[in-house]
Amino acid sequence: MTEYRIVEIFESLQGEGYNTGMPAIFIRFAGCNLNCRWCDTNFRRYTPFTLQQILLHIQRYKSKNIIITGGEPTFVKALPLLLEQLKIAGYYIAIETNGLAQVDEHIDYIAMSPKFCYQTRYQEIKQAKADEVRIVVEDHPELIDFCHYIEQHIKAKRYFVSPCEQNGSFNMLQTIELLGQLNQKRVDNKWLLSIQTHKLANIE
Ligand SMILES: C[S@@+](CC[C@H](N)C(=O)[O-])C[C@H]1O[C@@H](n2cnc3c(N)ncnc32)[C@H](O)[C@@H]1O
Ligand SMILES: Nc1nc2[nH]cc(C(=O)O)c2c(=O)[nH]1
Ligand code: SF4
Ligand SMILES: [Mg+2]
Repeated sequence: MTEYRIVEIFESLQGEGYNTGMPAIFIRFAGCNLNCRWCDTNFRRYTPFTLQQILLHIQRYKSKNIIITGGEPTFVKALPLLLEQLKIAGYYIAIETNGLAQVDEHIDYIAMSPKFCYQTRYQEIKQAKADEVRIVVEDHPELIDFCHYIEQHIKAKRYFVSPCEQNGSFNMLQTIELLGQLNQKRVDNKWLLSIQTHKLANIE
């Protein structure tokens, strides 16, 4: 029987990006193809779940929105099987991904967070379209070039920069400065700010 490696399943509000405030059930899968130095998630520990156990477990929550995350959920082999069942059960499905693999067609909303720290790999991004892109603000003079590269290569409705949180602090000044540079001499307001509001609100 297919085993899903689940870090945690919980109900909260989407804390980031355009859908901030949306009630959702988070399904967090173990494992990742990257290892971002500042990653806020322990994706190595997990509990095995069957498909039926996941479906049963999420029934306890009120929300009909699901956020599939991880780790890197696009690398979960049996994900299509689960997504199919979630769709049959009537859930709206969003995903959080780094974009290195293509996202399944059952997904309703794609939040992609391509990673500058893996400079050698960002040309390998396989998912060329997203509903939103969120770039974490890393301390590097070429980050702005990366943002421009992503804007040119990934077609998205919205582009966000997101301060990097480390030990409870966000690099806000750096983020605001980058935003200013990205939007300089433009009237389309292409680049917006996303803060991890769940951390500010002290919720999951
Ligand atoms: C833990 S990741 C999981 C999904 C996927 N692997 C990804 O990176 O998009 C979920 C989101 O949290 C962001 N994130 C992780 N650690 C962070 C940190 N320390 N500060 C700001 N955002 C962070 C990621 O960039 C991504 O948008
Ligand atoms: N509230 C809340 N919103 C989130 N949006 C994306 C998250 C993630 O870790 O993927 C996340 C998370 O961990 N908590
Ligand atoms: S890709 Fe996502 S889950 Fe993986 S290490 Fe980076 S932030 Fe963490
Ligand atoms: Mg998180």
